[in-house]
Amino acid sequence: MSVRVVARIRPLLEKELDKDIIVRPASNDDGNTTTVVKIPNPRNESEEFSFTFNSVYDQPTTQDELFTAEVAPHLKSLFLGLDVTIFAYGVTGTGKTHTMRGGLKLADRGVIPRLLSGVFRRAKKTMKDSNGETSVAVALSYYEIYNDKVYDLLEPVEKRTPSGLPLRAEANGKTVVAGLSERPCQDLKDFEKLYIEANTNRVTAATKLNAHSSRSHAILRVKVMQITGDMIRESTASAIDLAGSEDNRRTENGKERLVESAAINKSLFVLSQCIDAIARGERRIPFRESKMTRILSLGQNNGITIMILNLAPLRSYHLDTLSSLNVSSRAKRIEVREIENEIVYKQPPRSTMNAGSNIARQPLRPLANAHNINAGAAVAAAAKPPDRPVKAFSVYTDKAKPAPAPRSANTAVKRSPKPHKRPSDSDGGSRPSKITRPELVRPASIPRQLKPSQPSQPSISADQIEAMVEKKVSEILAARTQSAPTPQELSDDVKRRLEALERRIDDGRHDDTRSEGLRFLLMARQHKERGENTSALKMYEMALPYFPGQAKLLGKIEKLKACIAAERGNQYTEITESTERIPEKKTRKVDRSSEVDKDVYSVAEADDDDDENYVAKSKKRAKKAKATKVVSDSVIEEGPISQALLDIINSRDLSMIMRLQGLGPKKARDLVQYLEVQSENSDRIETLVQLRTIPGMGGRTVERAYEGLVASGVH
Ligand SMILES: Nc1ncnc2c1ncn2[C@@H]1O[C@H](COP(=O)(O)OP(=O)(O)OP(=O)(O)O)[C@@H](O)[C@H]1O
Repeated sequence: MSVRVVARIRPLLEKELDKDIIVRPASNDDGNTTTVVKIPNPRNESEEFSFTFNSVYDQPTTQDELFTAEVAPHLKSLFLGLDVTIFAYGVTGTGKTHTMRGGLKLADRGVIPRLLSGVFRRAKKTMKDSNGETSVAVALSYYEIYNDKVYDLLEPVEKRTPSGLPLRAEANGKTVVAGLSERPCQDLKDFEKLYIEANTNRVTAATKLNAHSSRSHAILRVKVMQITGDMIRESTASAIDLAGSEDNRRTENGKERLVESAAINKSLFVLSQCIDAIARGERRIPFRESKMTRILSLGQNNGITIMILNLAPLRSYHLDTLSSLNVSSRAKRIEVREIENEIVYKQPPRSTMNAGSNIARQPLRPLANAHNINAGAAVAAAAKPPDRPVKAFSVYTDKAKPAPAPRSANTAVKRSPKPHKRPSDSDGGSRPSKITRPELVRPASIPRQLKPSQPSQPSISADQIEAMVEKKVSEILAARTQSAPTPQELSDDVKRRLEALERRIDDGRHDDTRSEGLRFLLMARQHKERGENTSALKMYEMALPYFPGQAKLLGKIEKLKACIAAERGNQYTEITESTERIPEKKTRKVDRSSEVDKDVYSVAEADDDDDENYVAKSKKRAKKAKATKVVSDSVIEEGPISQALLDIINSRDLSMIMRLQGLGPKKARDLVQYLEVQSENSDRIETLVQLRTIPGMGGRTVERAYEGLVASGVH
């Protein structure tokens, strides 16, 4: 099935006049449905352009009408295991946020709250239809892409790192945000609380065109997990409110806004290039040139994709409207495979996540078995003993549930009596969650985890062990409170190093894989500096696949494990799982809590320079690879030939640009289109360096164009 593209024309706002309306809906040929948008040719108003979409919604369309027609029908598919993506696209001020988020009044609620409402209603129905055999858990993540950096909107702003969260391609082809938090969401009230809080974190700044303009792309992911016995059917609905493109000459943006605007315009330009490339059936789609396009993965992701093109009906938007009509009408040609997600089997969370990490997910950990993944806290919360159904959605549960009847034959998922069960699965009780994790192992759980060899101390009762553990825990906590460094206490030296590391990551942006690894190292370092050793360990482990076998990194991981074990005290070291076993020589017996902390911090400080060492090594390798390029770049000089080249580029004359060596019609067209869209800061490209930063105009292209001019005798 193709991407479904629908257009929505917003009503006039205060001070906007009827006489300025130039965008109108029209019926298709048979006159039955409205599928066409008409707009005059800006060069010759007597002529009209027509753009055909799957559906067109005119000014009076209500939020309810749009949702019922375009989104509600896909809820069923979502529960059948298909991913659903809905995104709003359009110029700033055309109604994207209104469509996706909407207003506070019931009738004004947009696609997102209505989607959640529909999900919870359907979840309730699914549970009811299966007589309680199937439970449904919903989890949310919400993030924004601001200036091409990804920030978690469910985390406080203070937790952000300047470089944002890295992206990572998973084995199933999906692109995920590494380290993104995920919150279980029980009902609509829960959702509203999370959503309102998160939206206050969203970067919104007023522009002249639109007083509440969104300056970032916002992505809400609603994960739906249907759990029947050991089987989990997982699917995701993504609702995306893209930032709007804008002409900075019209908005009179200040410097900071211009940078934002350039980032927004660039990502939207890359999106339009991706759409073009897919529509033309090209092999190379430039997804990787912006984070937004990587995440959206238009035409790469399976499931159902709906693009809502928001339009303002006014003359003042004429050229912008034409441009977005052009892009979106081509998006209709993108094919999306309607493939359901595979069913997965539950397995207990890894014990490494059990000790107080505040990292909700660990996306870099390679899956031991593609069919056996841990589906997170929401699953743990929903994985209830069969005889005690949990009330998952209180908002809709108005009556007491009848006792669950035997499994009905119409349950969608197949279930063998005890398929692939692990010993630890069998208790059916609530498991430690990957998401909201207690800071310390609960004392009561310690005796249960002791190894069978422990009975060598039969004289100690369970109560005594519990008391000892409790005492130890409070001693460690007290000592940590006194000595743990706070983020404010970071020394200038450490800050300087962190900044240097960040700069190196940015330098490495041409090698995405490496810079993702470096980002994990940076995050690890930041966590470590804050004394959050478990989180730091997680991050180092996530960095490992990018630096396989790196001795220093492995050593650092081992050291941190030893620190964490020491923090938890002797008993904890004894019960560490075999996969995590700390080498004998590093397992120290610690008698007094004050010494525990001393150990922790002396180890943490001892390896301060390590990150920089392997960053340096990786950089050396990258430098070597780039050596040839640097040599050839140096041939180009800023001078009369460069000036001639820049004059041709700045002329925006397609026929001249096309004649440049190495460009050709497609590159030339993309370049001119880019220059038209990107006419902020200045109308001219002033230097070759600036020219090289334009998407599609890498160093080699510029070099060839330059060489062409040299060969043709330009001086
Ligand atoms: N269908 C509609 N009905 C009523 N008002 C609308 C409608 N669509 C948009 N508006 C109003 O138009 C203004 C701009 O809308 P909105 O902020 O949603 O635009 P946007 O495309 O998200 O802009 P930006 O990209 O700058 O965030 C708002 O005041 C909004 O309330």
